Amino acid sequence: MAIGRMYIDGQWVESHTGNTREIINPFNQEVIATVTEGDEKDSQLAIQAARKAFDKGDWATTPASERGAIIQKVADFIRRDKEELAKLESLDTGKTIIESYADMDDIANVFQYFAGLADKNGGEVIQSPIPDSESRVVREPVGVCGQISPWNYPLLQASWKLAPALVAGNTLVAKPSEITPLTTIKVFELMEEAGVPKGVANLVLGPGNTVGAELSTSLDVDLISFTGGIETGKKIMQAASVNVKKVALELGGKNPNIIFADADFDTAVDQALNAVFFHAGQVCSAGSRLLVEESIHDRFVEAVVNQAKKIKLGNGFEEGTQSGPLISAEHREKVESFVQIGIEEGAELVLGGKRPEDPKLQNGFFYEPTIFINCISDMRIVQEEVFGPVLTIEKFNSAEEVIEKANDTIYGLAGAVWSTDIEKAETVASKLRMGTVWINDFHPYFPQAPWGGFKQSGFGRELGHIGLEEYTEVKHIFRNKKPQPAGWFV
Ligand SMILES: NC(=O)c1ccc[n+]([C@@H]2O[C@H](COP(=O)([O-])OP(=O)(O)OC[C@H]3O[C@@H](n4cnc5c(N)ncnc54)[C@H](O)[C@@H]3O)[C@@H](O)[C@H]2O)c1
Ligand SMILES: C[N+](C)(C)CC=O
Repeated sequence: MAIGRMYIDGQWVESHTGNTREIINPFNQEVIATVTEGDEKDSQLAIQAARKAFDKGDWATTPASERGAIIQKVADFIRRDKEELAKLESLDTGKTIIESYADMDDIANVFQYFAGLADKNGGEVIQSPIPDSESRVVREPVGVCGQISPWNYPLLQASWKLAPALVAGNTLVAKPSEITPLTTIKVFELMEEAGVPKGVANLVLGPGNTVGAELSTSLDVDLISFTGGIETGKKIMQAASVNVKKVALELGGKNPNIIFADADFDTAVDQALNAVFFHAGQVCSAGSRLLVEESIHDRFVEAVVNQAKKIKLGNGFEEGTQSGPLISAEHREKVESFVQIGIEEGAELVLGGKRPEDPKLQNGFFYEPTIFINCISDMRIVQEEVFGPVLTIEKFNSAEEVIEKANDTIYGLAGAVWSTDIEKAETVASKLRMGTVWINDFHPYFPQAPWGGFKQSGFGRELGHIGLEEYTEVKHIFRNKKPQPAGWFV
């Protein structure tokens, strides 16, 4: 089996130590690949390559339309190699192959969207108040970007960073999660094939506390974009202060899903399941906190529990599988410890709360869909991100009450409101302190709309034209057409 390598300064290389890591399929714990394992020194080499390419290379001054054309090729190659990429993603994460196909479509669309935006920002001429002068605002690349991504949507989250950084003329060093690097390695091959110049896009592999930490502490990195957990985000923000680098943080969520009594009942039940149990709940925007109006609460809970009992766990490559395993043994233990906390806090466990007994699932990191009722807002199981298939359910009696409850969280990533009274739904949506609010839906995201959090879910935005602007510096150029002495010091 060939070793997955890093891509530094246009070369596929192994780490300077020669260390490697085995990549495991979470469905059956089989080794699916071996990759090189870097450390700080490998990160430094990649940063130096990106620094040199930015300071001495042509990428930043290449016409934006040419950069866009290269990124469009990456989109085309992702579509061409979709099957291989999707298979790798499912092997690496355990997610169903249907989800991976959808992810690859989304990823190709992301590269295509930013390719199309590449040459659309021609700057702005502003009305100067000073006679005989010209005032222009232009956008320039930030410089060297460090990009750190998580394991739950490995290539999707990386693509939200790679595509805008490159079309804006930056150089970069990307670090995927050490446990799910395979599709990112493959996309670096596609970027090489598309003609991204040597040194512009670099890939390092290895753990966060060495390879990743070097990206946030290096004086040669100008921007760090991070997607991952809140505690890691705090460390990165602190480390980034060494050279006041620009920081973008896409962190976790504990996302309220609000069901009013006048919602379309069956659709809201179906979508409540999708909101929380999709990808075994390992979604930053999972609707893991369900708030149901009291008058329909008992009927709604009964319907959700009955449907959740039928969720088919299994091999993501088998037809009919609706959900795969959790990512690792360690992560499953974390989910189990949260369920224990919920029980100790007095939440009532009405479904799951254990590993499945099916003999076919014993080698995977599976956990049953789990539901708690009689939850109250200040329980840890309601407040903290479990990142697994665990739903908490609370009751409410008025729009005011549910707005207060939904906002009573340190997070602010996403939320949803279900009601046929659109005025009421819009009022609630306008009061929720979250980066994305869905009305009568859950989960949609697409390249045209920005994504990001309020409060401790982070700051900065990915996707949309704002997602491109994050990778630019704004410069004002003022030109005096008739220079005169100032006459101040005569
Ligand atoms: N807001 C979003 O859009 C979004 C999207 C996906 C995932 N997430 C969040 O990601 C989390 C799950 O991902 P995870 O478990 O991989 O997160 P994590 O924070 O453990 O790791 C994320 C990445 O950071 C690296 N890392 C770890 N320690 C580091 C350090 N000290 N310095 C630099 N890098 C370091 C890891 O190696 C990995 O590549 C959840 O909280 C989820 O909500 C958020
Ligand atoms: C941002 N999203 C929803 C694609 C993945 C979050 O984990």
